[in-house]
Amino acid sequence: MLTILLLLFIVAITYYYLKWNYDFWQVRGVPFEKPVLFFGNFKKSITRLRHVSEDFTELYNKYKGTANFIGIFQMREPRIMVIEPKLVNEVLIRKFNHFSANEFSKIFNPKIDPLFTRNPFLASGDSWKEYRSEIATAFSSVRLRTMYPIMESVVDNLHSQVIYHINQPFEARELSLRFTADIVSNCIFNLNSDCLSGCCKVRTMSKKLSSPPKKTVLFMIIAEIFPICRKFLPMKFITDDVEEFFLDFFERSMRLRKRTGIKVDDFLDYVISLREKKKLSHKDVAGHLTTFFSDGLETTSLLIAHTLYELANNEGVQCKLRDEINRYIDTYDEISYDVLNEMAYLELVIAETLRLHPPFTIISKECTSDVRLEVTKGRTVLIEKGTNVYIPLYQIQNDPEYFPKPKEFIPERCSHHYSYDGLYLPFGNGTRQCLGMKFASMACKAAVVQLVKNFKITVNSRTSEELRIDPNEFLNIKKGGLWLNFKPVHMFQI
Ligand code: HEM
Repeated sequence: MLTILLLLFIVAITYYYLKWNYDFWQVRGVPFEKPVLFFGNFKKSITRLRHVSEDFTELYNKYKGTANFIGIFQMREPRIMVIEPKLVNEVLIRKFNHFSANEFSKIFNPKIDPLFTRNPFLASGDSWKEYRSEIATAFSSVRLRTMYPIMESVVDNLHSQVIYHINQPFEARELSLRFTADIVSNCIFNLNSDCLSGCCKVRTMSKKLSSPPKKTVLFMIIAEIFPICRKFLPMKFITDDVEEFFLDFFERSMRLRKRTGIKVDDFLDYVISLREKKKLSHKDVAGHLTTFFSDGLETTSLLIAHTLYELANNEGVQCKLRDEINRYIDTYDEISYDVLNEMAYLELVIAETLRLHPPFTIISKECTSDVRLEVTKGRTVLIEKGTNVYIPLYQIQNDPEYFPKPKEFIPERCSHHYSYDGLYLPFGNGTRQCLGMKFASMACKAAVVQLVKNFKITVNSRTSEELRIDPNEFLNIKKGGLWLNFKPVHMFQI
């Protein structure tokens, strides 16, 4: 009897605990979406019935025009979702001091995950400033230029691989992932990972880097409901084998650099000198390099895959881009780093791909000090420290009010600077904007130029006609894949 009473008591306490702040936004007079017990407003994505961006789309469409932002619930936690673009730059730029942290920074523990948490994306406060400034210097134009010849050799290998398997369709993301893994290994670590031509351990390990083990996911859900658990049950995000792999990868690249005695002004050289200057530990330096795999691999390969898919789907755009490439080759004989950056139509094609298919569908920021935000005309509400703010970039970039016929691929429209109005955010905006955007764009341009120059690309029938984002993925990864055919261009020339 006592046990039953105790159980009933626990159930009742849990029920009230899960429910007690569901009136949070009502009390503050903020329009909000009624939550469902335990799941909040994300039942369908938490149960994997659809991708989280579809939950956001439903909320965005329902509340657009009613308020600048609305209140939502992530399980039992009250959060806000920005609706009006004018509030986007308010959060990311003008009131940045109040929103300087990323939501993830409170989830990970640098003592337990030293390799993973050197990443500025996961850091906040002074650590974020330090890590960001350490890594930002590495992306100078001089270093990108130094990397370009190495990138060119990987691009040649990409071409050879497509030729080698020309009679079969390629899944664009898989091909791009292998390409990007080789780009990062060669350009950043100075090691060849042979992903394009063979077994790709780097790709397997990088996948593990961005998808935590099941018990960690469970812990993250529990910590979402009972935040106190973060203090008492610290959880490692990356498994020991992944950590060892990347440490070993870094050590091999250091040994090779020492043995050859080569002096190159590249990223590896930069972090080695940084280690000496700041007396950083081995793991600190390896952590910076691992950031390229955790932040850069999936995102960059998605950009390449979606660009190839849109070119395959829009023959006119593909022909126009091929004409531009051929014009530059006729003028300069080869596509150098500078020529690549001069190609205006290529730039627009990539920008339009990022509008239609941003790899991240939302940006989240944490409120770091109390601030008032205007919820409806003339009425402000206090947003308390610790509240998370979601910016639905996918929804804004696909809103017909801002981008007429949003599902159509129209590169020309990207000649306008939408980011000034908070309408274009594939790399974020403001002080925490993506650090790798130039690197990603360079890798994408180099791959696309090589493939479009040599192949006519079409969509293979294995690609689903209605593209949906895979609910099991965090990033914008299409369910079933993007299958493409490549045929040598000379076959079509008479
Ligand atoms: C197409 C490829 C990429 C896309 C779409 C992308 C997108 C983003 C986005 C949306 C953010 C968050 C911005 C914010 O919170 O306001 C971000 C941050 C970041 N990205 Fe990227 N990224 C890409 C490639 C890369 C690459 C290649 C690297 C290389 C290391 C990289 C490193 C970072 C870092 C370090 C941050 C954190 C910046 C900070 O918090 O200070 N990204 N990226």
